[in-house]
Amino acid sequence: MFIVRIDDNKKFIIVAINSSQKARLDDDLEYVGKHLNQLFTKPLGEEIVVNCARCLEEYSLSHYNALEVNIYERKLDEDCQLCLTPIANFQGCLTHLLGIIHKDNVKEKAMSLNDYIENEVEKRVIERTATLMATNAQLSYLANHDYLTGTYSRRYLLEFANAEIKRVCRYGLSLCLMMLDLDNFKSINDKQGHFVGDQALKEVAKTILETVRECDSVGRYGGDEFMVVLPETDVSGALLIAERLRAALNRVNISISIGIAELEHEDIYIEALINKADYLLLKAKQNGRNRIESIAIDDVDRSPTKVW
Ligand SMILES: Nc1nc2c(ncn2[C@@H]2O[C@H](COP(=O)(O)OP(=O)(O)OP(=O)(O)O)[C@@H](O)[C@H]2O)c(=O)[nH]1
Repeated sequence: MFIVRIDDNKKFIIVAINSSQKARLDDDLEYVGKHLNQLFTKPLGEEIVVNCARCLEEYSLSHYNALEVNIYERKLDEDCQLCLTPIANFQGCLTHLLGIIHKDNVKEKAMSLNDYIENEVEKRVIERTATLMATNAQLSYLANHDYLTGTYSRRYLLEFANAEIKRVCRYGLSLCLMMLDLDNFKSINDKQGHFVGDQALKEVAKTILETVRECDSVGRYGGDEFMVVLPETDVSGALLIAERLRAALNRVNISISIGIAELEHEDIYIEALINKADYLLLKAKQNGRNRIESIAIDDVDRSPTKVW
């Protein structure tokens, strides 16, 4: 704030200035006694003085309505506003001007409103992104897993197995595929109902997942048939796992048959290996069920169909 005296020659002389106004200006200069225009840079100072003088000439005191109406308002820069208010003496003569330069906090408010909106938008974007990611994760889980057993879906396991075949072939590693089917499952359904049948499928899935290694992949191939991909495992290793699995399921009165095929040079795609394992599974069923077949495919009397 500052106070300007209007002298007899209609000159505007600064008579008081407060510290915050001084700080805004140049502290070293003594403004008291100086002309109003010195408070501002040129040509702004001159412009303000000319306008004040014109206001004083054009309007009567009653028009200013004493202290309530500013005679002059001006935006000084982007966020500073100048207001000059007339001060009259007891006789009603204008003697002084009260000057107030204040920060235009509309801009600050606008800024904080912008910040608020930006924050809100950012928050919502983050929330939406998180929801979308969760939905995507859920959708891809549903697409890649069997709804009943939680094991991989057939489509996903086939894709994964093909990638695994390429990997083990490149590094000259072994891989076994296990096809596993519940024995006489139809009679469980028929005698005890589908709910009990579903529970049996879940139990089998759980037991397989508990028995195999983390790097092995388990999926429901369809109905009561499961497929297990055992990377970096030869037939003897796969047999150990299969036997452990059969024994574990027997303990809960579930009988299964298993066919195990080992990846051979000509098996470029998983389908070739599935045919071999399926054929061996069929052999296990024919040979009395609740057993494992894993003999080399060349030793059996029927060659599986090759899918290229
Ligand atoms: N509860 C239940 N049953 C299913 C599901 N999917 C398929 N099945 C049943 O599983 C049975 C499969 O029977 P099959 O594989 O043909 O024969 P099986 O009785 O297991 O006899 P073998 O395989 O020869 O030992 C059929 O009765 C199907 O209806 C399922 O999601 N839940």
